[in-house]
Amino acid sequence: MGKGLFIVGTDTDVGKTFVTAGMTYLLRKDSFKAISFKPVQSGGILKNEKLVPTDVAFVREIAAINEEDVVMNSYCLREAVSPHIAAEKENVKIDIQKIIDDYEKLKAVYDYVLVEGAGGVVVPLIRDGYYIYDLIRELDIPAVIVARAGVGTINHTALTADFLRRLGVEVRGFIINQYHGSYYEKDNIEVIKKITGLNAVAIIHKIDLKEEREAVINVRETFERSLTVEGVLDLFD
Ligand SMILES: Nc1ncnc2c1ncn2[C@@H]1O[C@H](COP(=O)(O)OP(=O)(O)OP(=O)(O)O)[C@@H](O)[C@H]1O
Ligand SMILES: C[C@H](N)[C@H](N)CCCCCC(=O)O
Ligand SMILES: [Mg+2]
Repeated sequence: MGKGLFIVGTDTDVGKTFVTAGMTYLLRKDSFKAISFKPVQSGGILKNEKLVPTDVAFVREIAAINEEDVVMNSYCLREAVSPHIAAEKENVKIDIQKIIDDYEKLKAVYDYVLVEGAGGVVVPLIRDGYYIYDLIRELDIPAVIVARAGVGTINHTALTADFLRRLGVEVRGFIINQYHGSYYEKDNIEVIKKITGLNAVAIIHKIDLKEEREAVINVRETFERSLTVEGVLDLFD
């Protein structure tokens, strides 16, 4: 049976997918059996009348995942809003048991499963009923926090770490993303370490993704420079 790791964001758009893709790439490059799982995607894109989970598509491209029959997403919703309301609008009933079953199937085949949330940790999957943090607890896996580098990140990261710990989730560290190297970004990292007692697992620079042809190479090289495969393996149970 494989091991899991939950990729938690301090917010939406912080770079959970980016980091999931980079870490999955590093593991697979060294021949580890790794896969990502996005339980609920809101903001899927219509392609040939089919809804495509864009986060899964990004990870597949960066990590060169060619397996066709693997289920890496349980629910894909059209609206780019909180999953609970996207599901309500689109008349989709989110069945948590299906998510758990999909995860277990991945764990039966792969040694490392990277699970990406949606937005931050207190995001409802079901109105008044079930949140991202409930899923982390139910899967019973450790978490790593992906945080922005810039202004605002101290508060978001400290709150996320504290919230998870109070729920009994083991937080293995934080990853700073979209780093430019400014004096206050450097200081943010030190302050977060001090407040939370967590390790800065990696610092990922903001890179240029405009050149589509080179984007994949740029993402891969960034992770090769920023994180070792041993560093990724250490995050799992
Ligand atoms: N280090 C980086 N350099 C350049 N672009 C980045 C970097 N990290 C993320 N991005 C870009 O920022 C945007 C948001 O990142 P991403 O999609 O990974 O966020 P997310 O946390 O997964 O959001 P969601 O909550 O929607 O799943 C994307 O367009 C992504 O390509
Ligand atoms: C649409 C977006 N990119 C994510 N998929 C969902 C983010 C939900 C955030 C909800 C909230 O915290 O208010
Ligand atoms: Mg994402």
